[in-house]
Amino acid sequence: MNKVAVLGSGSWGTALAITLAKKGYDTNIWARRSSLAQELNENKENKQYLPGVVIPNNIYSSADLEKVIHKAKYIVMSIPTHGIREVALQLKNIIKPDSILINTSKGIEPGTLMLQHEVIEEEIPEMYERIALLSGPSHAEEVGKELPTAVVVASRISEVATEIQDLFISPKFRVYTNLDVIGVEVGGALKNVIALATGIADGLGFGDNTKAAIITRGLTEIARIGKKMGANDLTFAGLTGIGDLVVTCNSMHSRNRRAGIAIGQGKKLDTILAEMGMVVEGVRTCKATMELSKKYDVELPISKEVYNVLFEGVTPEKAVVNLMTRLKTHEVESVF
Ligand SMILES: NC(=O)c1ccc[n+]([C@@H]2O[C@H](COP(=O)([O-])OP(=O)(O)OC[C@H]3O[C@@H](n4cnc5c(N)ncnc54)[C@H](O)[C@@H]3O)[C@@H](O)[C@H]2O)c1
Ligand SMILES: O=P(O)(O)OC[C@H](O)CO
Repeated sequence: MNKVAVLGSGSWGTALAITLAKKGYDTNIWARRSSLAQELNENKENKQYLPGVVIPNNIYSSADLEKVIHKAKYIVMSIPTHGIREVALQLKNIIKPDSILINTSKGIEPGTLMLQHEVIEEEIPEMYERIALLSGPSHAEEVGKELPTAVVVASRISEVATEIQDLFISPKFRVYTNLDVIGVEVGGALKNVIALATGIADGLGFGDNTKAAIITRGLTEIARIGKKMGANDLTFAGLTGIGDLVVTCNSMHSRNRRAGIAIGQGKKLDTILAEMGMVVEGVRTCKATMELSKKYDVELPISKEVYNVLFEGVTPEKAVVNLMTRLKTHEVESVF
């Protein structure tokens, strides 16, 4: 059986490593801190990032990247977006040409406005045809408990998508394939900004009507910009579009939603991020989303108000007024 390496020992890397190990794959986890690697090996639990889930015996963790990927046919990247380029650079000279890289992070690089697969391709061009993405509505806490979950594997190369579908699929973890790598990544990244918005609404004490409005109009925004970026509209009606939007905007597992709730309740962003101790991808991606909005000349009103609240000192209350008093308009566009 092929070996697997999972890079990133946070909640998602740990949950995916456990999923693969339970399928029988010997799995190595790369942790940046050797103290965390040691803890996973000795305690068989990731207390900080995925408490309460037992790490099987066929998982080994190390802070030595070369050792972790040695003999691994599949390399799963579960690193926060801001670390992907740096880790891809480290992989460049040690990765084996027949391996497949599976990125699982959700975000857009501010400045370059690149999607994660584009960042990886730029740093390791020889991997162009051997990159896949895994995305969809999937909280680590629930995957760790083997609650039924459905996700999508995307790759430009159909055979690669099918191979990675086979790698992950199980009766508890259903995997679909999709060739639309742009749509899958845009949906996964931008839903975090909309989840911040629904969190803010919850923190302000609003109700289910508000949430339904933000999710629905948020999906329109995601599809609008995604289409300009080259995505297939129909991807946004799938698991990595509406599916991930629904779970992230509703679940108390979501760090983005929880951060939004705290903002709506009047807490400061810096304090929230410091207390969270885990990545809140929507904060950085919100900046990138505003840059994308300008680049493609596309209106993204909800994302813009989230940006204004996070970075421009606009109060959540004023952001709501701004959204609710925009010029009246038609609902239906030709995005679907
Ligand atoms: N947690 C989930 O349920 C979930 C589900 C699907 C996708 N994701 C995505 O997976 C990615 C990772 O999220 P997570 O939930 O595991 O995060 P996390 O905050 O739980 O853990 C992040 C891990 O990455 C490490 N790290 C931080 N900066 C790094 C860097 N520059 N280089 C290397 N390692 C670094 C941290 O030390 C930590 O071990 C994110 O893009 C997230 O959106 C998360
Ligand atoms: O906890 P969040 O908000 O980063 O969301 C985690 C996953 O992306 C949900 O699918």
